[in-house]
Amino acid sequence: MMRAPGPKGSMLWGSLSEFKADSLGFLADAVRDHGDIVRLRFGPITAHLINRPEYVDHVLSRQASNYDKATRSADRIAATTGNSLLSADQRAWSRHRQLIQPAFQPSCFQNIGPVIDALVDPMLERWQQTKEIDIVDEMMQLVIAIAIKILFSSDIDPQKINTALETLLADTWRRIEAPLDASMISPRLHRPAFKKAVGEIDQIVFDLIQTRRRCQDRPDDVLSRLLAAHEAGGEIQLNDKELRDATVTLLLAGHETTANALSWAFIHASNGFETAEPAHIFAEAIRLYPSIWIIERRVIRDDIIGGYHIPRGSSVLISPYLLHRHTEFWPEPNRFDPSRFVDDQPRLRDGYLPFGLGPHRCVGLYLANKIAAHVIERVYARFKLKLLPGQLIGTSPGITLRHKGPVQMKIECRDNK
Ligand code: HEM
Repeated sequence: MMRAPGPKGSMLWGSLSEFKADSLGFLADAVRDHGDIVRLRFGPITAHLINRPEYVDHVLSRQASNYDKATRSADRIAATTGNSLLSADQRAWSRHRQLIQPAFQPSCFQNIGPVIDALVDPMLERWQQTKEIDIVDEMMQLVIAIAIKILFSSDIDPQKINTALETLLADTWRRIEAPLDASMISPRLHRPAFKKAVGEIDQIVFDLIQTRRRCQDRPDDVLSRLLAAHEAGGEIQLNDKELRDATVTLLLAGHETTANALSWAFIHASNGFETAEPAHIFAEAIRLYPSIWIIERRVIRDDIIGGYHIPRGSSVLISPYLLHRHTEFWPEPNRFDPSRFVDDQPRLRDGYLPFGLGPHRCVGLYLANKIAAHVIERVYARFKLKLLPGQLIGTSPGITLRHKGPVQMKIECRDNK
């Protein structure tokens, strides 16, 4: 069987240091130099980067049972989320998915407009009093506040959760990139900042769960829906630890992804696209900057993709970031243009995959789109935003596709025009 082409890398670590130095640049060079299926080596791990819709469909959907999530990254994420939807444990995943999916049906979020407004409006009032904002920070603060309301109907200080989540995500990415991770030997070897952040999140979330269990008149939110599903038939199916894992997973998976995507949307749409349909602005932002820029699977049994051998035990990497800029599917792929989405909604066959595919497709897809379109509409109804000149706008890929540092934007009231 043929071996896919790929960069040689160093004897010991393969391409690990190039990947760490510039992940997106390295992967883009790999497909440019070797084609749409590239064999890579990161230390002891062999991985195939696949960059065509039909290959992606094969791995994530048609042959999904041959590709699981028992990967290094899932192991490291589990230190924060336990055994829930992002976990490698198939049994735990399936139980959680059955439970969580119904709590994320579009009908559950029909009336969240006023919930979002109650948080967006004070932000816009504050903007009215200022000339400049850091859009990245603003969106982080806003989306965590929205997430806390939608998940828990709670008034806890969003800043407290935000800071802890940032520490958890940064530490997890550091451990994913590191060749060796001492905390996989014993959880006691985690860094103190990580342990402290987990402790803070635990305290908040366990508190919320226990209070809610005792509550007679439960508000209409995700936590209540999860509890109702557990308690159906009078039998509680998930204990507090499992519920904690489910809610922390949702916070982790939903917060930074949506916040970063929104800031990318404002950064680019403010260049003359403010009047485009908010849903199209957001769709184009997550084409150019898909929050989950890389998806990993482990190969269970030997396979063949594109005529190349994919050995069992190796990894497969899919990068929505690369696929969304594939010249065969996207004319002028690096240009921001929401009108690409005016007609039919592109799908995987058109090279579009921001929310994944198959059994692990994003549960928060509808919610993320709804929040984002609503926020974009409210902001542009009152303000024009302009990027302050002289800033270097770059990507900083971690667990999500972040910005390199703050991004300052100038605020202009529409009323004053
Ligand atoms: C712009 C925003 C978002 C993007 C781009 C995004 C993207 C994705 C992608 C690509 C996956 C699939 C990962 C894989 O196959 O390994 C995924 C999974 C997931 N997403 Fe999202 N997501 C977003 C927002 C949200 C929100 C708001 C929530 C919930 C509050 C959420 C919860 C999840 C969960 C729990 C999973 C794991 C599903 C599973 O493995 O069964 N996401 N997301």
